[in-house]
Amino acid sequence: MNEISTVPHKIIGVAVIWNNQEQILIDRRRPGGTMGGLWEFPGGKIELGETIEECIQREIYEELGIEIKVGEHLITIDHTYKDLRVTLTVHHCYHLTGIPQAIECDEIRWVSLDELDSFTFPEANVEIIAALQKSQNYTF
Ligand SMILES: Nc1nc2c([nH]c(=O)n2[C@H]2C[C@H](O)[C@@H](COP(=O)(O)OP(=O)(O)OP(=O)(O)O)O2)c(=O)[nH]1
Ligand SMILES: [Mg+2]
Repeated sequence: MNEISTVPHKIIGVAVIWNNQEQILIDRRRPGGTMGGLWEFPGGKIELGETIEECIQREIYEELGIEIKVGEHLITIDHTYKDLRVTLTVHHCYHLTGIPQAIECDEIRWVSLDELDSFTFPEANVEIIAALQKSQNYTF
């Protein structure tokens, strides 16, 4: 076949949210759906007219009910799964107010950088986690 194959492409803003105990917030995707049951960094699709920073702030409020400060860009990953392409733009973020609630996911946890290795993430996250572990002493 010489047809150009196209898969849906999602542009996603992703947050690595730090608290004051050097922990990061991760959430478990709901079972059943795309990548169901896997852990991820919270985030979601950019809307028309929005910057990535605005997208991240909005998604985090919608998904977890908390206010964050969006900080430095960490990494952008372009990854193609079997029938989905994602561009994940990841920023360091800082937890400001509110207790995170599992509004759109199955479960949430605060974990240390070292603990990240014991959770199963989607394939595209391998590079994000490597970048994070290299950037160790991030300070706001
Ligand atoms: N939020 C987030 N998404 C990730 C990560 N790693 C990764 O591959 N993804 C993928 C999974 C999803 O296909 C996509 C995020 O899109 P989404 O959360 O807005 O959409 P969704 O799959 O829940 O589905 P829908 O809203 O379209 O119904 O990016 C990650 O660390 N965080
Ligand atoms: Mg999402």
